[in-house]
Parts: sequence; structure tokens; C-alpha cells
Amino acid sequence: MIVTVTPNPSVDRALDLDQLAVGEVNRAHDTHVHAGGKGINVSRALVAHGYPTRAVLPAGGPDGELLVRLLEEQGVPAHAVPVTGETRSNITLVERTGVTTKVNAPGPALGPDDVTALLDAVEAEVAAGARLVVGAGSLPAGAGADFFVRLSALAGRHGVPCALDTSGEPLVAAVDAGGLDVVKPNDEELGALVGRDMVVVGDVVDAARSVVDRGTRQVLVSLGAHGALLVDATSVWWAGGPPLVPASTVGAGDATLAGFLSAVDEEPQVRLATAVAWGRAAVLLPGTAVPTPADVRLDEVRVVESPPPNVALKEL
Ligand SMILES: Nc1ncnc2c1ncn2[C@@H]1O[C@H](COP(=O)(O)OP(=O)(O)O)[C@@H](O)[C@H]1O
Ligand SMILES: O=P(O)(O)OC[C@H]1O[C@](O)(COP(=O)(O)O)[C@@H](O)[C@@H]1O
Repeated sequence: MIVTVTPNPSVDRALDLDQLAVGEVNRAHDTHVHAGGKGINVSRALVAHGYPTRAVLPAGGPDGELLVRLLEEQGVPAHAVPVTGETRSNITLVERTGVTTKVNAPGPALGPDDVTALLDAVEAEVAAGARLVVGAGSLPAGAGADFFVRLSALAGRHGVPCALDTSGEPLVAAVDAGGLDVVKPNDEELGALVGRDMVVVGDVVDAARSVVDRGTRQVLVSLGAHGALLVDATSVWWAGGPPLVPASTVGAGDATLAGFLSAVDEEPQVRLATAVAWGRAAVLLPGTAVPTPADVRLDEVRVVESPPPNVALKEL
């Protein structure tokens, strides 16, 4: 059982249009509504592949009700903690070329009682039996920048490893606290974490190793169209595939992490290849749709051990 925790979930609303004209009236030719938020998407992708998971989230207001209903309809086991604030909607505009513009709302502030209730819900789920806890997404006001540090400590008290996909100050706090099993930044988030631009493979490897040195076992760095790098204390692997025209890149990072976690009993190379295959499958689907086994093309993914450090990321 993989327990995911999404402190700032959303209803994801996507509008497909030919070409975005900023400052003009645009007309969409298709719309999509999906349950969203990073941990929720990890659970949705795992469910679509038949892996046991449970999503813990706060929910409030009309979009909170819609979110819970969407999860039920998709057969995603969820533990929704009622909160007084109203769950947010995040908006995505996808152009014919695949260019994706996203506007994420801040989400409702959590009060101290909400935070306690959320962590109590996680504790109950972990105590019921979990092999991994995943903390993911942004933190709403009131959660405290140390929310994921507390989550990781909670998992640790139960002897359960913790994976993390977040950014900014919450990522810095959790990496500095150490003890994480895996973190999944993209290259931009990793660059912000170490205060350097990620230009060549060696930049990513150095930055990821500094995360490993602070006590994280593995760093999975997604590189958008250029695949992903997996770095641990001793090894580096890259995986990627032929170019794609995205239908929507939203949720690709979450599908990537879900694929990596799904292959937990495999060698690191296979875990990375699975991660990249799930991420690539996600970008070919509209809105925040998650891939099913029929969408995933593991055969298209190439893995390279110890990629040369001087290769530019955009040439991968
Ligand atoms: N334009 C794209 N073309 C091909 N694959 C993509 C593209 N965008 C994303 N992917 C796949 O999805 C994964 C996650 O995408 P990325 O944008 O790095 O994540 P995040 O959404 O977390 O920023 C990548 O590692 C890659 O496998
Ligand atoms: O919590 P944040 O950082 O605002 O992100 C939430 C958004 O990210 C998503 O989880 C998608 O994430 P990825 O594109 O990184 O996989 C959406 O479902 C959601 O709208």
C-alpha cells in the first residue's frame, strides 16, 4: 500500500484551444475536468495500473465535494479530511502544438486543527499498513514550511520510507532534515534548491549528489521533453525516448513518480525506464488524465548508465 498525501489538492480544469491569444477572447474546442494535485495524481496512476494506494487530502467547499466524487468515480481509495476552506481549481490551457499554460490557485489556508487532522489521518493510514508514504505538491498557507519534515518523521516512526515531490522552501526544509527515500524535482526545481542553473548533465548530477549527501537515498530528476536522470550515492542513469507532441504535460511529473514507485522491486535502471515510460504516456493524454497499462510504451525508452557530464540537457 502506498499512502499519498496532498496538502493542497485541486480540481484540474483544462481547456484545449488552437492557439492562445493573450488579452483576447479565446474559444476552447474541448474541456476536461480531473481530480488533481500531485499526490492524488500518483494515486490515480497507481490505481490505473492495479497497485494498492490510498490518497489522503483535505477537502472543503463545492470543489472539495467534486474532487471526492471524481476520486470515487475513478475508484481511487481516499481519506478526505473535511476543512473549512474551499478546495481550489487549477486551470490549464493547451494549444494545438502541445504548449501548455497553467495557472495554479493558492488553495485554502489550513488552520492548526486542519493540519493536525491531516497528519492524524496519515498516521491512521500508515498504522493500517503502508510500504511507502508520498508527500507531494505545494503547501497551502497555514501548513507550515516544515509540513513535509513532519510527514517524513511520522513515516520514519513507523519504519516506512518517504518519497517527496515538492518545490521551494518546503523542499529545502525536507532535504535539509534528511531521511527521505526519494525526491523528484524537475531540473528547474533542483536548480532553485542548489541556487545554480542546470545546463549540462554534470550540473544535475552535482546538485543531486548534494541532496544525497544531505541524507536522501535517490534523486529522480525529470527533464521534461529530455527524459529523466536517476542519481544515488554511486550511480547515475539517464532515460528518455523519441520526441512526442504533447496533448497535455499536466500530471506527467506525477505519472513519472508513480511509475518509479510502482517498480519498487526492480533494479534502478528498470525503475527509471518505467518512470519515463509512464511520464511519456501521460503527456499523450488530455488534461490531467493518467496512463493505463495500454498507454505505456516501455519499449520506446532507452537507458544510459553514466551519461557524459558535459552533454547539454537540451541535447538529451
Ligand atoms: N514535451 C515532452 N515530450 C516528451 N516527454 C515529456 C514531455 N514533457 C514531459 N515528458 C515526460 O514526462 C516526464 C515528467 O515531465 P516534467 O515536465 O519533467 O515533470 P514536472 O511536471 O514535474 O515538471 C519527463 O521526465 C518525460 O518523461
Ligand atoms: O501543488 P502545486 O504545485 O500547485 O501543483 C498542483 C498541480 O500540479 C499537478 O499535480 C500536476 O503536476 P505535474 O504536472 O508536475 O505532474 C496538477 O494536477 C495540479 O493542478
